[in-house]
Amino acid sequence: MLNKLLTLVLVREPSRVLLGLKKKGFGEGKWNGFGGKVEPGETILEGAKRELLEESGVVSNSLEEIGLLKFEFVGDPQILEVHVFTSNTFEGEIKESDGSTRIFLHFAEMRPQWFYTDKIPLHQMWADDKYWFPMFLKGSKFKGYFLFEGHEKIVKYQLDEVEKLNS
Ligand SMILES: Nc1nc2c([nH]c(=O)n2[C@H]2C[C@H](O)[C@@H](COP(=O)(O)OP(=O)(O)OP(=O)(O)O)O2)c(=O)[nH]1
Repeated sequence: MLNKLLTLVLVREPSRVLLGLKKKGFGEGKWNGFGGKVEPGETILEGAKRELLEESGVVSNSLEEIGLLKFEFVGDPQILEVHVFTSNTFEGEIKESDGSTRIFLHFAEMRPQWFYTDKIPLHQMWADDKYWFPMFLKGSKFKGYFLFEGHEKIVKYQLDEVEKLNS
């Protein structure tokens, strides 16, 4: 079976990272970067750019691929392959939750918010994030594999900092 291709985009400033609260679907209730499935006919980079725009309202022309994470769930043969990107520039306005956008945000899939790098809400994120987020924050590239039992428990994992992502 082919891996299912997904993207994840982490927009950052020197001391802050933009995350969104996933309001429905896979990963509901968790803070995460922006991303989703790569659609037929688009490249992984195009998929990352599209999902970033759809979920946060901003365009980035400087996405850099920094991580490759593979996930397996006990009892499910499908491997998820998440391509992680970062960007330190963007154009457009973030759909943040202020009064004027409250009605729109009620229907949106993600609610974007900036987090200081020393206040990342890891307890409300996917369990693997606490392992690789520090690598991302210090500017390293990484490759990992995580075996989950359910959506909260990691039963096995491997994670390496790498010089290059030759995926
Ligand atoms: N930080 C983090 N992100 C993850 C993990 N696993 C995982 O799929 N993701 C990301 C990759 C994608 O950005 C997102 C899952 O994509 P999705 O299923 O919501 O895709 P989508 O928006 O196209 O789907 P849909 O709900 O519209 O059908 O979650 C994980 O363990 N940690």
